[in-house]
Amino acid sequence: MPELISEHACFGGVQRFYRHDSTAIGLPMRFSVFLPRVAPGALLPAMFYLAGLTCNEETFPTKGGAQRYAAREGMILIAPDTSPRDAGVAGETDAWDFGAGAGFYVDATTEPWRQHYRMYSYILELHALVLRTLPVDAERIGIFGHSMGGHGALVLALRNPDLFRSVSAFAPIAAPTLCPWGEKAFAGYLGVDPEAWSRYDASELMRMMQAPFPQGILIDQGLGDKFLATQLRPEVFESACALAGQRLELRRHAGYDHGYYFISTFMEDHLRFHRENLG
Ligand SMILES: N[C@@H](CCC(=O)N[C@@H](CSC=O)C(=O)NCC(=O)O)C(=O)O
Repeated sequence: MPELISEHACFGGVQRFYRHDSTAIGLPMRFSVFLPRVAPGALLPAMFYLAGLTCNEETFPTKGGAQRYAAREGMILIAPDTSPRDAGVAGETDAWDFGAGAGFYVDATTEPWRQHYRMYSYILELHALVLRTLPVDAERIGIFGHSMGGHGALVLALRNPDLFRSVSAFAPIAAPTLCPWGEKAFAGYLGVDPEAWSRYDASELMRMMQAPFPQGILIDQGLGDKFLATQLRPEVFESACALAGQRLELRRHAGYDHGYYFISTFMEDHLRFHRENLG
């Protein structure tokens, strides 16, 4: 059972922070949950939010601005940390784009990362955990995220459409095998195997599929985002969706940068998108 670290009244519900011993990671992990007011016995739709580089389980509840809408619509919000912490790997806090705070939602296969850096499996473990411990409707779970977390959300959803029925992203790293952040992370966590890289690249996965999300995928991207051309590459994912016949709404917004002012501006649109998809 997860241990409740703190609980705060929020829009008629509660914002909670939990710690638990993760089997996938082999270490304690933290995650946050927004739980709206819920009638006894009722099961609610739930959203997983995966955050980006340098973030943790607090980033989304403190900066995302999602709770007001989630409270109104009766949606549970779950936000995990972005990597193991204090895993005892030499150099794990040396860089902000690799190691701690930068798990990239992959299961590492290389030494010394492979024992604990297993964020792909961790998200699946957390999915099962919240079904056991919170009033979540298993048929109505969606996933979204930002930047590294947008990449994670797309990959988790494309590989597990039975678990995550709806997917969207803010400024995702949309083609990680073609950008410096992804190249660094995948080389470090996965080694030189191109097959392994492809399994964690949303654009590569989409090219091999036939419209896995008929209700569509929503992506918002700021045009004032300094990472857009070099790291994010949404146009690669857009082409892959066209090839796969996947409906994609890729909205490009003049003036918005990569940060949480951008994300919170469009947060309600994403929650509404998922609410409508999940029913
Ligand atoms: N330190 C970096 C900037 C790090 C950064 O922008 N992190 C983003 C996610 S980037 C991709 O995953 C983020 O969400 N930061 C948290 C925030 O509150 O904005 C640099 O020096 O550029």
